[in-house]
Amino acid sequence: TTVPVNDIDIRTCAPRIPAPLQRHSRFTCPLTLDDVSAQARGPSSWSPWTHLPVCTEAKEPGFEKIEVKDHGENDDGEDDDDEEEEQDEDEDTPQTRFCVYTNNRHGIGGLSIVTTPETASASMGIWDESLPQPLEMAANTSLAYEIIDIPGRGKGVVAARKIKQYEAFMVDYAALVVDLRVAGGSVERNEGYRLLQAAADQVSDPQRVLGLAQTSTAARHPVENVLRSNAFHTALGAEGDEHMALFPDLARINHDCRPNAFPRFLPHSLAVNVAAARDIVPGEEITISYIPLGQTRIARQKALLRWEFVCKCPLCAASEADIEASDARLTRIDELREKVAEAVDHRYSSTRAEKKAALETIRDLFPRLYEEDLFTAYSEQYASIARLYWALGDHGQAQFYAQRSLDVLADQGFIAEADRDKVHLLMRTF
Ligand SMILES: C[S@@+](CC[C@H](N)C(=O)[O-])C[C@H]1O[C@@H](n2cnc3c(N)ncnc32)[C@H](O)[C@@H]1O
Repeated sequence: TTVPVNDIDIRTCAPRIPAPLQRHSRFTCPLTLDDVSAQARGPSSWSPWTHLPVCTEAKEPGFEKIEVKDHGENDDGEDDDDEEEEQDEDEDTPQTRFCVYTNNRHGIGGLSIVTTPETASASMGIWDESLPQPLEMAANTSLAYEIIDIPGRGKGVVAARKIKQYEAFMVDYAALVVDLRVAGGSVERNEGYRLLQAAADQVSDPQRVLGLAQTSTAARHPVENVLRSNAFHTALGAEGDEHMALFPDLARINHDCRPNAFPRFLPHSLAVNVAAARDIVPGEEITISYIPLGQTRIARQKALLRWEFVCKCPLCAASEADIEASDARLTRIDELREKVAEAVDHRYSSTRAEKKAALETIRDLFPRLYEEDLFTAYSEQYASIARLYWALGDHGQAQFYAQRSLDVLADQGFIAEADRDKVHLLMRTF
């Protein structure tokens, strides 16, 4: 049967190839689908979704928003209030619809995305097999960990065998992805809950979502509570709209201000893998940081407030003297990093002596970073050394440290193995 297709301009569209057969990233002209058009076109048009979309009209631009975890690998210590202000601006977008899109075979127990039709169609890249596949990126994950009860913290994840530094030992797929505006007041509250409930009910294993911790006192609906207690921020769609992404296994990992693991998000596949920040021994609890690393106690407590728990990690439970010593080190690290950043910014107007002094500052900084386990800062500091040497005219040393910077990123899994050799690309920015 043919149905009128009003919402796309077929003259500019590439052929619709079944998602698994597409070799190249996304549909060039995505087909937007909502409950009305999906019903009109019939189930064959729903692909890759396995359910008829469930939709609702957005109301006036929203008010309060749910606050969720930032990706913890960012250690710049910046407060993310700015981020939320930015989101306020794009809430002035015209009237829109939000729908639930489910593929109950995606990942481990199925996936529901609650978002606009445009974002849903722009997210087809998650079925693109030419992109790195999460499971290929972490072999032998099944034996690495187990989820058990941890006294005082609900459930948690412990190592079932030795895990080597930087080994990716867990792969997880988003089970629920929700546009922040849905949970934040852009749709009628009860309509929002109806969508969230449908999103959870439609995945093949709803318990993977509904069985997660619900620790938020502000939430009024179980799915909202699960999201508030466990979700991460992620950008989705052509506009990079903020969404909450829920990864059910990752969600079982407790927070530690000096974690032994860190997540690496693969936004294209709505997947994540978790790698060890250092060697982990069997039986050891696996932890990640819910907040940017390297903050002093007061800043950490402030950033953790939104999860409504008092952190009992070893650093927070240490003696007053130890905490003060750690705070002093972290403050000093911040000062030194700032000094280096400034010297790098001014490297083409500063004197040779000033550049050499900056290299000394980095030499002073490195052991402190090691001491505080600020592993996400290493590559940045190697790149700073490289830039300073380049400005000093020592291109050999510049290339050596630029390569180290890339090696660290590749070892930590933040760039693809194939990009380890692309030092010339980094040096073009010098
Ligand atoms: C994302 S969940 C982690 C898994 C959770 N423990 C469970 O049972 O599913 C976050 C919740 O775990 C608990 N939690 C995580 N890290 C903690 C910590 N360092 N100290 C105390 N409670 C923590 C808090 O209740 C927090 O709201």
